[in-house]
Amino acid sequence: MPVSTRSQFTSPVQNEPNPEQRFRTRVDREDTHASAPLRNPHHRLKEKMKELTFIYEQQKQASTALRNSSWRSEESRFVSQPSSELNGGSPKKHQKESRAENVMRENTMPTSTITRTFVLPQPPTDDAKENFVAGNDRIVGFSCPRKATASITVARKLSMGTTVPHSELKGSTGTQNAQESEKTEGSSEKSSKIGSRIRVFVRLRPMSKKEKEGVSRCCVRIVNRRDVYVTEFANENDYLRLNRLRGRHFTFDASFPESATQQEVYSTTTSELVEAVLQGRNGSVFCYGATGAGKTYTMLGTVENPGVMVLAIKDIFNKIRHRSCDGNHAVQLSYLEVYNETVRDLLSPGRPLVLREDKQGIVAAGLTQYRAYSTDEVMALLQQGNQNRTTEPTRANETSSRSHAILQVSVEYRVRDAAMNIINRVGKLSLIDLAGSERALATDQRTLRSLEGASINRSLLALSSCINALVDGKKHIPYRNSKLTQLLKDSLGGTCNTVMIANTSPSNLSFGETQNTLHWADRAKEIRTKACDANEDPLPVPETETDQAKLVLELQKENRELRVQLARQQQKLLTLQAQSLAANSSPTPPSATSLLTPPTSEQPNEKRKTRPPSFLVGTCFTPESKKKGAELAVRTLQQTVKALEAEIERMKKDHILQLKQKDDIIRKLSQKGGKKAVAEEGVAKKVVTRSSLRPKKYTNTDELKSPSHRFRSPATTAKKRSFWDITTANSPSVTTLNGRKTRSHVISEATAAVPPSMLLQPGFARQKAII
Ligand SMILES: Nc1ncnc2c1ncn2[C@@H]1O[C@H](COP(=O)(O)OP(=O)(O)OP(=O)(O)O)[C@@H](O)[C@H]1O
Repeated sequence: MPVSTRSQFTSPVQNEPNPEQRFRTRVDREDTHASAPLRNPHHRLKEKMKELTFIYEQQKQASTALRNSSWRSEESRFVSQPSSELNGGSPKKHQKESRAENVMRENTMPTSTITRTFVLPQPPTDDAKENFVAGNDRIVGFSCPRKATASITVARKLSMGTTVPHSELKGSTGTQNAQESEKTEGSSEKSSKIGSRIRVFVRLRPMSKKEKEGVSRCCVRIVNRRDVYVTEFANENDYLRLNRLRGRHFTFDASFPESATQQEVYSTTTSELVEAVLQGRNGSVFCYGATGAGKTYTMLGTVENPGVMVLAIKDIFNKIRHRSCDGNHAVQLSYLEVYNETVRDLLSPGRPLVLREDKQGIVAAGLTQYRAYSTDEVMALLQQGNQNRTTEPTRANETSSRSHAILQVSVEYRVRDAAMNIINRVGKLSLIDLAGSERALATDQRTLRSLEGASINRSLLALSSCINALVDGKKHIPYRNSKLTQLLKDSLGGTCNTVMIANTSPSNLSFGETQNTLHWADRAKEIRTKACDANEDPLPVPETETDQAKLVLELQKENRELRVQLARQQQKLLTLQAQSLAANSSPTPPSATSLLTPPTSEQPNEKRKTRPPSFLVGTCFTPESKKKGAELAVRTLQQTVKALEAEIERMKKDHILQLKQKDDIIRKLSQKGGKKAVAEEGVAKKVVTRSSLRPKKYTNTDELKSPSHRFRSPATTAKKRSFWDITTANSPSVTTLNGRKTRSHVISEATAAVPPSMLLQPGFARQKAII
């Protein structure tokens, strides 16, 4: 996968200094060389960089001044030295300060005292926060006075149209603007016909404990809640890479620092989509990023900090409640996962689902659609689905999702239009938690985990191919390369409002992954989805008013009844499923520590587990009653198993005792003199043994014909004891000397003395043959 080349980093070398500056630079350089002949070999380079940076800044200021030549004297000073004069400080002082602020420090190794610095495109100061102008998704400049730019601050808006008020990009104020934007629904509907760009957001997670312990450094910086600066740290002695060091700068619709709350992320990224879904438009939100970057946290969250999925569902039900109580809304829910290129229903697991393309787009045939009536119900279903989702601990993430999960909520609404026709509107919201891209070494090698990892990477590669093809405007988009891209077809290139949340780790240990994630997020910004019209279908209209009224009443009544029935059925089903889950689970549930221990030596053919991660189960949305029921079932099972084990033990002991007794009898018999003795005692009945059945040459000879004969029992040579001798009456029929089948090789008297075999006990008894 190509590494980003779309960096906003502008090399100062491109800007040629004027002759005067060139002269000054040369003199300065000579001075520097003369005064410090024994400095670090890279010192010159540093000096040169500083000079060039200085020249670059001067050039920039000069060109800005030229462009705004109409602004004479006072105004031109505003342009070239924006905030210094506004703040009342001296221009020189400000220049120094702003340079110091805007220089990103590099190569500051923990042990090194040498610091290498280079200048990145200047992140704006607080004063200039609002002075960014988005033009072709690039920063054009920030040096104009705030008032002048406020009026031309125009960015795109997703679901309701193609523009977003700029202030939305600044955290919580965005929510207010989103609400304001609802008022401009009419105009936005018009613009939604043109199609909209995928909106891309970046979320930085806090440094994990492991990363802190690993002495990693923060390599991502978010400025203005929009711009993302990534810095690569390299060893000062790494001469090969030193010249290739780059800082990268990306601009997104909004970027969330570590401190951003779940609510903030939700209201900026998804709340608008929910509104659009209620108007019959489709929306998709997907989290993308490396393993452990925080995708599942963003999508699902925890009990204390619920994520986008939970907040969106709550919002949908709240909005429906506020809009109408007429029961004309229907919310349906489906939840599936793509694991190793198979699609599985998470709400009723069974056989893999097949993807089919129909009028609605790509659908998973046979996927369960649950009708939900309340947030709690949806939470229970979500919890159930998460329990079935495949998650495993890896070295990179203790609760790593090994599959892509797609929760789809469809909202159907019947309304009357101006002509009093009944219109059926259906809007679908797809919430997608992708599995994380990962390096083989970052997880585990040659295990099921690495196979999963390979499958995940393959599907993400297919996703990036689709993104590339869409951005390049190709006719053929390779959606069919993976199940994931087939399912995302609508979200990427269909009639859908789409939001991508790119999750990144702040640690420099994940620099490569972060850069890759930001590169693809940057690419995705350029994708335009098709015009997103509301999915509306007119319903057949009854002829007269009274008919209409009757129909409405009937439908409402039926609706109420069905709701009650369904709620009851779902309640029952949930209880049953909880019980069966508990019964199927192991008698001794895995301890919390075992869940957190990464696997060390897994066999490739090991069975796939569907163990939920700690925050997906147990603590998350689990009703107490269900827990208790499950525990009780497990306890009962444990008791049954114990009782059965005791029974088996007792039977084993009995069996051994019987064997011993039989051994004694056989020994006594053999001591009496074998066949002769038996004949003397007048046993008329002929005893048939296995040895007697053998060809003669093997019977009355001491020659050892097989290794087994070398270990002859001291008991007898005349009669070799075999398994069938032991089980006496249960022996299979071996001969028909007198025309009748026999099951015993032992004389009848002896048989009488032998206690009944275990196999003769009820249930095992077979008919005893007498010779
Ligand atoms: N914004 C955040 N605030 C606090 N903790 C976070 C945040 N984001 C992620 N985490 C924590 O980081 C860890 C990894 O996050 P998460 O499991 O969501 O990663 P992921 O990207 O889904 O990984 P994978 O792709 O392997 O499933 C979790 O312990 C999670 O609680």
